Amino acid sequence: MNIELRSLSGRHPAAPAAAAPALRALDLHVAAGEQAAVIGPSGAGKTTLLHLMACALAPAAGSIELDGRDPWRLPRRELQRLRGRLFLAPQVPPLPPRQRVVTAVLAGRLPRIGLWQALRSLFYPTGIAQADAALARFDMADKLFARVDRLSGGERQRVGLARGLLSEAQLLLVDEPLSALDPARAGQALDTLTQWARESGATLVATLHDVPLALQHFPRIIGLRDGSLAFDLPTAQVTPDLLRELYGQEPAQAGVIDESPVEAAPVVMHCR
Ligand SMILES: Nc1ncnc2c1ncn2[C@@H]1O[C@H](COP(=O)(O)OP(=O)(O)OP(=O)(O)O)[C@@H](O)[C@H]1O
Repeated sequence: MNIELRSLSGRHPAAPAAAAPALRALDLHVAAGEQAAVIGPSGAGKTTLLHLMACALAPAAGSIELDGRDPWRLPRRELQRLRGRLFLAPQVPPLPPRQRVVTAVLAGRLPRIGLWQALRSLFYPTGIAQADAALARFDMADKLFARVDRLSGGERQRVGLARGLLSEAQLLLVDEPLSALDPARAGQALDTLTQWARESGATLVATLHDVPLALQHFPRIIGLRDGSLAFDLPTAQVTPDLLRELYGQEPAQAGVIDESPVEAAPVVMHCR
């Protein structure tokens, strides 16, 4: 799916209508099938950008087009159909606590199956093999029938991502998918997402706090700061200076900003 943002401004989904826009006058083009990581300090507007791209949030000003159509000018039914062609994986996946993992993953198909099939699948789940395969790609196949509320935060995040694979969306928007994952799992999750997007021809936009992982897995890096575009470059052109400027005086982001060795704090041991 092709994304075109023109002078786009928007407020955070939880912000009051009178609040100043978190994202201001953004111009951005993402071609169908492209993969881009959005990085930047906390509060830069990354989540807001993803919600705008997902048509979950109406722009405060400017316009957005997905495959050449402005979602906010479409009839309601058309807008719903368009939303069914994209998938937004939020930072904390909304998983009902008592649900089984298999049901949670299969829910990824809901936007593209009819109401009758959706209701039927609650009692007679179909596509279990598909759910199993998606979970296996995140090393989670052994949790197929586990209850969601018995999973760790990182496992829940991976269930949310596996759900995204089942959506067969043409635009996958992933908001900080690695916050609860250890480094090995985080790398594996990004390998899986980028590979899946390549296989299916879907556009992939992910917000990431882990800058080294973003540089390693994505060919294009979009830097946001204070609601504006700081840079939008092929990964090879993103320099340590640009990253330092992006993150300013904030604490080192995943080891990229401050390369000087950290002095270890003295360890005080109390023996009884
Ligand atoms: N719950 C909220 N209510 C009101 N305004 C908010 C809320 N959360 C964020 N904002 C505003 O929206 C701005 C952008 O927030 P957003 O979550 O889009 O940034 P972000 O780059 O995704 O941050 P993070 O990396 O911390 O998730 C913030 O700077 C803040 O001004």
